Amino acid sequence: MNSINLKARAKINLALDIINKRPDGYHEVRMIMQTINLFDKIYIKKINKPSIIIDTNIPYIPKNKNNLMHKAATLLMEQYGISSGVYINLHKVIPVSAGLAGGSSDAAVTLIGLNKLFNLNLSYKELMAIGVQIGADIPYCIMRGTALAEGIGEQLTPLSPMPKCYVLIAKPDINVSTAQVYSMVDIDAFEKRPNVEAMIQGIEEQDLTKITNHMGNVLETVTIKKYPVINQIKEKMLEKGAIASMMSGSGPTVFGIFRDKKKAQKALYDFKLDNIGKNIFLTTIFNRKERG
Ligand SMILES: C[C@@](CO)(OP(=O)(O)O)[C@H](O)COP(=O)(O)OP(=O)(O)OC[C@H]1O[C@@H](n2ccc(N)nc2=O)[C@H](O)[C@@H]1O
Ligand SMILES: Nc1ncnc2c1ncn2[C@@H]1O[C@H](COP(=O)(O)OP(=O)(O)O)[C@@H](O)[C@H]1O
Repeated sequence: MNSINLKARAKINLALDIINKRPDGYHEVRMIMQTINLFDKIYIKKINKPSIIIDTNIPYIPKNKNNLMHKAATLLMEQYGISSGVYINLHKVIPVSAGLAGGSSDAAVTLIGLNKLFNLNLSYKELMAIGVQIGADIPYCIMRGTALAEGIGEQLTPLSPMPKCYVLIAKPDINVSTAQVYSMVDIDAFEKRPNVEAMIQGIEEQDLTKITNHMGNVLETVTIKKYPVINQIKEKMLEKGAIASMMSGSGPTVFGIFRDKKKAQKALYDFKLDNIGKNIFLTTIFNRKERG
């Protein structure tokens, strides 16, 4: 095999709770993660030169060693003594700095792709150990599907697939820095925290209402305070028939969960007509059992 085509999917956080702040500045979290069928396309090809060449359709994403795919490829290739190089083409669809882990997913899929291309036969556990050195969400982006994430996000427990639903994604034209949001969090000021245990029960019982009733994201306290438009989008999602709506990760992306496909399609149409931003997508959830 000389080249490979891959999909790097986005995630949403159905629940995001912070347990405490660690001495190194990172936060201990308790999150329910869900992969969605919104994806970047990645093409990786072996080349004879010993370099990592990155090409992408988005001008403001770094192509050098600051690109998360570059970091992932460098770590893996150094650790396993791969002396040839790779050309990576990234066709980006997932909005950047959005709370959707687009960059983390690109890096995760790069590790999976290189593992195949160079016949390394590494387990997901071994790939995750490399991924976590680059970003807390990368191990989850390797596992994918419905999962409980603890620690800094890297301690993962796979859960049963979430029941079928439609996910409307709307990102206002604001860029949010994850590090900045975490640095401004006041753990003692949370008024509402998600009930992660009840959500896990809802997932096991395949009860969409129970799952959505227990959604919650403590990072909203920081990002919504700065950008009230996020709240307006949440309210609009509910007006348009979402059974629940929340900010994903550190934001600013808002997602709405719809049971009904027609309502979701109508909401997509209405959101596109409004001046919320160019990044509006209607998608579905992705389960580990699906291929690709
Ligand atoms: C908030 C979440 C929720 O899934 O997602 P995004 O909004 O980024 O998509 C994640 O916790 C983001 O994970 P990720 O984006 O991989 O974080 P990293 O690159 O490792 O860290 C960026 C910065 O965020 C802070 N950070 C990250 C994770 C964590 N558990 N505690 C933290 O305090 C640290 O200050 C770190 O310097
Ligand atoms: N392959 C990549 N795709 C997207 N962003 C990347 C990539 N490599 C590095 N970055 C940088 O990472 C930051 C945000 O990454 P992203 O994963 O989109 O954020 P979030 O986790 O909030 O969704 C941006 O500053 C971006 O320039």
